[in-house]
Amino acid sequence: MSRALLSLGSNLGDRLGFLKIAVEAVRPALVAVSGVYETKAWGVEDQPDFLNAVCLVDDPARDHWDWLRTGQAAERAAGRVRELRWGPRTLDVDIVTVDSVRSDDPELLLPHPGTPDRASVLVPWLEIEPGATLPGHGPVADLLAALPEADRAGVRLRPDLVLP
Ligand SMILES: Nc1ncnc2c1ncn2[C@@H]1O[C@H](COP(=O)(O)OP(=O)(O)OP(=O)(O)O)[C@@H](O)[C@H]1O
Ligand SMILES: Nc1nc2c(c(=O)[nH]1)N=C(CO)CN2
Repeated sequence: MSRALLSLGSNLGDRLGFLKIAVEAVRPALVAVSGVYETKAWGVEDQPDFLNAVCLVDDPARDHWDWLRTGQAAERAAGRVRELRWGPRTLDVDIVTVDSVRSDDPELLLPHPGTPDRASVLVPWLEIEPGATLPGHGPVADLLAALPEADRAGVRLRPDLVLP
């Protein structure tokens, strides 16, 4: 059993098309995919808005390293433009959680340490798993409620954009 939550982000070029590349890469294992959200950039704020989504995947044959490799392959397929830490990119796939695995290996930190602070991950996650908990941190709904209102307001559903 290996159930993972993946966060997808893009703010360069064909943003929706790049998110679709990521979803296609996990299609056989796909359990659920969130709506697509237009989000204000965090980290480096002077850059275009992102499209963000999350997907829940399950594949008993894959471990957490396999999910990292799958995400990186999708990033390469999307051209992997990424020049600056937290800067603009065609596609970013973060492994948010894999079951209750904890890892402090810098190549694969689990759960992803940025998660509690990122409304761009927490909002779509709650959409597909309203009762979700982040291992070591508690209910996702509580993490989201603890963020500044401006962070939550910066994450807007785009009903006109859909990931198949
Ligand atoms: N949970 C994780 N998911 C994806 N990559 C991870 C994870 N933990 C560590 N990494 C490592 O992070 C590196 C990629 O970092 P990247 O440049 O995408 O960071 P970033 O997306 O700018 O920032 P952040 O990781 O805070 O979202 C890769 O070398 C990868 O091995
Ligand atoms: N809103 C938002 N901001 C970001 C994002 C992202 O996915 N969404 N990813 C980044 C690079 O890791 C930097 N900033």
